Amino acid sequence: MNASFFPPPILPSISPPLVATVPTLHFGQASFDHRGHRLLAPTTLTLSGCQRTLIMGPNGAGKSLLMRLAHGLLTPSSGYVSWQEKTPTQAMVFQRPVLLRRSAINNLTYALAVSGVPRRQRKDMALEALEKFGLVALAKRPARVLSGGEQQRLALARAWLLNPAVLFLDEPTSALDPAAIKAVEDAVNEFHRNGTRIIMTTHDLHQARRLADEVVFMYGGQVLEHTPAHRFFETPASTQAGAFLRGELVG
Ligand SMILES: Nc1ncnc2c1ncn2[C@@H]1O[C@H](COP(=O)(O)OP(=O)(O)OP(=O)(O)O)[C@@H](O)[C@H]1O
Repeated sequence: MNASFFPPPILPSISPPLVATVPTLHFGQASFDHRGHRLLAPTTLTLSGCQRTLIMGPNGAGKSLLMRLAHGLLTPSSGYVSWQEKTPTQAMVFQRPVLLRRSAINNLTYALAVSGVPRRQRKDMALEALEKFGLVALAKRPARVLSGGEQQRLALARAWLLNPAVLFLDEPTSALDPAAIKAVEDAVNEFHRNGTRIIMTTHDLHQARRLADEVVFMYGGQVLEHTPAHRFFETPASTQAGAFLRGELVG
């Protein structure tokens, strides 16, 4: 990645309005099966408050499944997943960003068009977001030739324009170098400061320590812990989490 493209300090003056309410998400005995295999055991979980929730666990633990159920991309096989009041605005950023075969700026103007923003406002809003995420110089470049870190920032810029009440991120930094990881973490914190609730998976313990307000720890398709981050890292309740933190737990 070209260092000159890293985002400048994020400017509060161009932030969209703060998200007004903090949504609460309930899992009520929600399970997920696929072809006769139970992939997520019945799970009861409440995610509330404007927190940064990090979902952790070894490979195959069910972290992505939990996120996809939370975001509504999957429907539980039994039980329910529902928001306490009306479903909030949401965006999701994947490990490999899903970008259109268009320029960087047109990926943003297209997202604005889909969400009903009048044509005359789209270009300025898109440019503002590109500037915020350090991508102005790449505005006309095809999105799919951008580096991994640049693509991830473009995905975050697109999410920013949607001003989501909840932002889901599925291992957004697992393929990035340290500087690109920092840019993504700075962006996540900026979303959070702006009132967006964060729900994110990661394998990176250091990243989780930097970002998490609370941790959901999964193992073998079950949620074993849902706890404030400091407690999880200092005194994990389950033997599996202890082993995971010591680097001794495999999926
Ligand atoms: N669409 C699917 N069809 C069949 N099996 C699936 C599907 N999605 C996930 N699984 C299986 O469910 C289990 C949990 O997968 P999931 O992707 O949620 O794990 P994860 O904790 O996110 O793992 P990783 O850290 O490796 O990304 C795995 O055994 C996986 O093979």
